[in-house]
Amino acid sequence: MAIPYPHYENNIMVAASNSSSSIPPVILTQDELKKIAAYKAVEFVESGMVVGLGTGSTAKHAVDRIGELLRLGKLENIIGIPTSKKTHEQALSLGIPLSDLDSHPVLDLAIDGADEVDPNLNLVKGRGGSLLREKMVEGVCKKFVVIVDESKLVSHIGGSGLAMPVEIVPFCWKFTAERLKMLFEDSGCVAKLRLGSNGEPFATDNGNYIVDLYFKKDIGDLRAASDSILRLAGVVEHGMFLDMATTVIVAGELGVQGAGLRILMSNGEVIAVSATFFSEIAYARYIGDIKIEEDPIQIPAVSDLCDIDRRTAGHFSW
Ligand SMILES: O=C(CO)[C@H](O)[C@H](O)COP(=O)(O)O
Repeated sequence: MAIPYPHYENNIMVAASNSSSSIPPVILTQDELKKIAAYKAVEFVESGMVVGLGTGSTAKHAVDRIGELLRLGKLENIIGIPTSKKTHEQALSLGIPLSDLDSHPVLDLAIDGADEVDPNLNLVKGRGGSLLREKMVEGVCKKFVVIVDESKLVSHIGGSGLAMPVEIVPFCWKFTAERLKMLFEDSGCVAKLRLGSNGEPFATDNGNYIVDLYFKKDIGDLRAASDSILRLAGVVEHGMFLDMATTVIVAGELGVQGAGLRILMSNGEVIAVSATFFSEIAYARYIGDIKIEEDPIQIPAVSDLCDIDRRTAGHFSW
């Protein structure tokens, strides 16, 4: 059966009905895009692996999916290393066996979301507040798969105009925040202490504070920026994850093809997945054959995607 291709309207994806069909448009929300990227990433998980479990609304879908595959017996002997207390709780509730870096200093794979992805696959992470544990876990995995919807793609780190978080010790936080701001004076940096919903300073899982940095201009050499932040006494870690992602799975628009997934490899390779499967999901959900909440999303395996569109690039542009 011919399935209509989806298109984008106002940052949400619509699987449009074609003129000969009576099927009304079906909307895939940003959260469903996140879920699709997450499910795709979980295809990298194999039985027996030690897997880093990320934090945030996108990573949550991946953790749910790992739990489901364990429950179904499709995955066995997984050990999860959570990157936050919240993910720890979620994984426990799903019955995922857990451990830590003390017992497993090297991981096979980690899956996590990101706040920004630049064309060199550098990331900003930590708007959810878990950057330190995320960096510790994801820094020792053999493969780090990042899952995002395309709203996270930026031309340069800081380019979203949103926060680049820095975890600092609470002691004399204003002093540290001021020094962070001065480091990036040329980029028009604003430094703000993150507050929780109660108006008190937000405390990380490690009992630290977060200063969010906002840049008006590109901060230039990211390695130099990283080094200068980490040289400040009082700083624990920052949210730039440089040269760490081995794969980024982006759910969103695919140029002339409509919409789909792009799988970006750190060697510069891009695998583009056609829109068709998105339409299948939306169509199936609409007609009630498959409930997206209950059944696995049928996405082609990575190995089946190669004939769709594969090209090599020195870096990506968006
Ligand atoms: O770094 C993180 C938490 O510290 C998250 O991965 C990042 O904030 C993305 O979150 P989401 O998937 O909810 O957009």
